[in-house]
Amino acid sequence: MRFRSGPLQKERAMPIQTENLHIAALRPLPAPAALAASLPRDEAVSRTVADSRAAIRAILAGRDDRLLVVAGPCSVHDPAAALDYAARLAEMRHALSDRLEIVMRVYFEKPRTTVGWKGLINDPHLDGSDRIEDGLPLARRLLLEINRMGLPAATEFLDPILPQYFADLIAWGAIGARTTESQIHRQLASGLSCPVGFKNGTDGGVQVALDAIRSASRPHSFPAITAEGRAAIATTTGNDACHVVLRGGHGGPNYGADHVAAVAAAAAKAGIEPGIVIDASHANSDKDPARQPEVIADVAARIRTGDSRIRGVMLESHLVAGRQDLRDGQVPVYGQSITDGCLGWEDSRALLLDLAGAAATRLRCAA
Ligand SMILES: O=C[C@H](O)[C@H](O)COP(=O)(O)O
Ligand SMILES: C=C(OP(=O)(O)O)C(=O)O
Repeated sequence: MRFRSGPLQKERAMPIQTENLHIAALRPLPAPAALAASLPRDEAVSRTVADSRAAIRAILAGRDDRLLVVAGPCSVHDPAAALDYAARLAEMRHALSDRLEIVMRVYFEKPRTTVGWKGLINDPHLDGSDRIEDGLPLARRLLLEINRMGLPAATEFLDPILPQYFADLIAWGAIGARTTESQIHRQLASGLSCPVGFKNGTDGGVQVALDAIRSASRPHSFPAITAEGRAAIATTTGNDACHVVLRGGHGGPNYGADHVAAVAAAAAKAGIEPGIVIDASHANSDKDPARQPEVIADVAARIRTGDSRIRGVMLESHLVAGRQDLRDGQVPVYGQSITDGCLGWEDSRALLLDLAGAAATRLRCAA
């Protein structure tokens, strides 16, 4: 068949673009190995990471009767304030180390319900310029400094490529409520070197976390990048240190004794270690930081009676209580969260002491 000449034929002769219709730019990132070479891990840092991972594994498996405590800001937006907080937390870690394994929440990646600031790696200048190339070295430098204080770090893994840049500095990882059901994140967890907590879903469903643990404990093969920054197929061995983190859901909190018993029973039925971490924040405190002490008081009371299923707790805590909004890239209050509200330092300190007391009582019960 012959085409008619005219405008239609001209249109057909043009190549039809089907790719990059919504891509505004692609900027190269340095390879993970290049970043690690410019910001290397020394032996002391490696020791802090490795020792804490081993301690957390032992706590989760019930071989160490201490309590894991993951405490720190909802997100890091100011490295100076994070280091100020870290210095205080490091002191508490050393003072309470016979009862608590304290790890700092150093969260750089924020999963948003719709849109919002995505964290220090994505937008380190807090102004929407999204200079990930600046955020990665900032994050790695901060993790090195925190580990150098002898304080191990915990983070949420959100992007599947970024762990290559800093996962060597992380003692405990979380997969968040919005991504626990994602196969990509389960695969990622199967290859991470640290213990990983899977949050229950935002709707409160715990089954997705149990399914995630089963999935992440198995080997997977999936696309990834190498340390040299090349596309590759990663084949993992599976991660045997995954566990549930209860964070409440749309129906309300799930830190109570009945919930914990039900989750432990479901885990046992699925052949999963029943060690549970309770997040005092998020839907367990209806996102009101002032309610975290209520949650911790309840959980600590149960730990005092010897409840060994609760192996860890998480607190959202910063230097200054509450939260603030970013104003034109400016942060009005030093040491206050720009994402979810946090407890202030003095209240956080009091909770750490209470948890240490509860863990000591449980240790005596077990002896
Ligand atoms: O912990 C952080 C937040 O709860 C999470 O990132 C969702 O935040 P958003 O609902 O404000 O987007
Ligand atoms: C986003 C977080 O939690 P969740 O996934 O439970 O909402 C968080 O801990 O920062």
